[in-house]
Amino acid sequence: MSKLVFVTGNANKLTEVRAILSAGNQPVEIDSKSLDIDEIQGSTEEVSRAKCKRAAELLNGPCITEDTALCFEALDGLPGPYIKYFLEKLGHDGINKMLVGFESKKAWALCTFAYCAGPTSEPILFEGRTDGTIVSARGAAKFGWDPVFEPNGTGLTYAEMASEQKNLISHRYKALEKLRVYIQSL
Ligand SMILES: O=P(O)(O)OP(=O)(O)OP(=O)(O)OC[C@H]1O[C@@H](n2cnc3c(O)ncnc32)[C@H](O)[C@@H]1O
Ligand SMILES: [Mg+2]
Repeated sequence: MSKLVFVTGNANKLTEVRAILSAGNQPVEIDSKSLDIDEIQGSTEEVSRAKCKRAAELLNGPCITEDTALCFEALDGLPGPYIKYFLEKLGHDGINKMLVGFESKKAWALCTFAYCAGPTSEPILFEGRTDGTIVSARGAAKFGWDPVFEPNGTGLTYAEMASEQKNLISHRYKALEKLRVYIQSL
């Protein structure tokens, strides 16, 4: 199969996806297209499907897209796919303050990859989830909410981990493993 085109406006995602897919004995190569596609409101599945379909229409060919949600147990899964806007407005401290007054600081990171074979095809989704806790920011603020998310059982935030460690347990890694199996079956 020829190279997969990953449509994203987020350089950090692209770096992680390349690192994860180049590991292992059957590497998958990625081309990228930096397009920031409008995102609809809805469930993570609806947001992912609409974005990937739009990307396949714009490219007039096959592509993958990815959506990352950060879901708080106390808020019944919100902010979910809207975490980007909460993070932009509130910052790491504000994300923590959202949970003041709630006992549970539990959260999960949910990654949804979508593959669409072309403009007239329906996207197929691949999900990965990593559970953890929202904590005060620790580690370098290089990528999104990494400093405030501590995956269970690690004692470290994503931002405190070496990229190799994050890439072995992350929501993105788990979703990509499913996508990799699918792609290699094509
Ligand atoms: O063009 P796309 O691929 O949509 O890129 P985006 O930056 O808009 O990404 P999303 O719509 O999926 O929004 C997810 C938000 O979560 C952030 N994010 C995504 N993956 C992350 C990760 O592994 N660690 C920390 N923050 C992450 C990201 O920077 C956004 O603020
Ligand atoms: Mg986006």
